Amino acid sequence: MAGKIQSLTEEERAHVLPMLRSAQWVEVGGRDAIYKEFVFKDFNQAFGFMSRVALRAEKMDHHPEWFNVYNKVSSGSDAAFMETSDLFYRFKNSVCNINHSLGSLLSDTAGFLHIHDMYVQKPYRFRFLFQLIFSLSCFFRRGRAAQTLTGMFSGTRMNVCDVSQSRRRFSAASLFLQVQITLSTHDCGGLSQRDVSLATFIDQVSLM
Ligand SMILES: C[C@H](O)[C@H](O)[C@H]1CNC2=NC(N)=NC(=O)C2=N1
Repeated sequence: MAGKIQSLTEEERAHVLPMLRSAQWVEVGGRDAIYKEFVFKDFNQAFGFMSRVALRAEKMDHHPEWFNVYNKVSSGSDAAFMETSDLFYRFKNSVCNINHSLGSLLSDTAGFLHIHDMYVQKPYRFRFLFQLIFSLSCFFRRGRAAQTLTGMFSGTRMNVCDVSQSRRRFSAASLFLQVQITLSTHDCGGLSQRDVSLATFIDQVSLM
């Protein structure tokens, strides 16, 4: 069995951290880890990226902390983020539901029938719509207005207040189609050379 994994030494840190920072990796507050967000055009790209990283991670026996709902991945440790992700997931589903139920009523020429495809493939068309809805949802922290607003789109129950109560600011656009990754080595309780290697690999495949 391989020896215990060593944390980066001070000299190694002084060498690799500036490199990682210049590649937009940031140090996580409160723990010895690095974090980076990636934005992809669509689900296929995000998932292709994740697959490539997953294969390498398994080979290295070194696994990123990430969390994925449909078309985005985040570090799973952030409960508030997960609530937000969940909200997005349900919002996406409810848009699909509307699309689906209107599908039998409306003619295909309306362009409305493809709202789901547009959501996935042309996310920026909806960027402002999402921002508007979620900004308003946050604004009406506890009120029924937020539920009514999102309920308009909803075939499912959407508990906007859960997210509002987390008292976190969030932006729909900034979460959309992202892959968010945290790297740290649990076995040594901090950053090791493995994180540096995996970060380098991740940066390479994110450009493919
Ligand atoms: C037993 C197994 O080798 C260890 O748990 C590996 C698996 N993957 C890992 N991944 C990460 N990120 N840190 C670790 O310390 C780690 N350890």
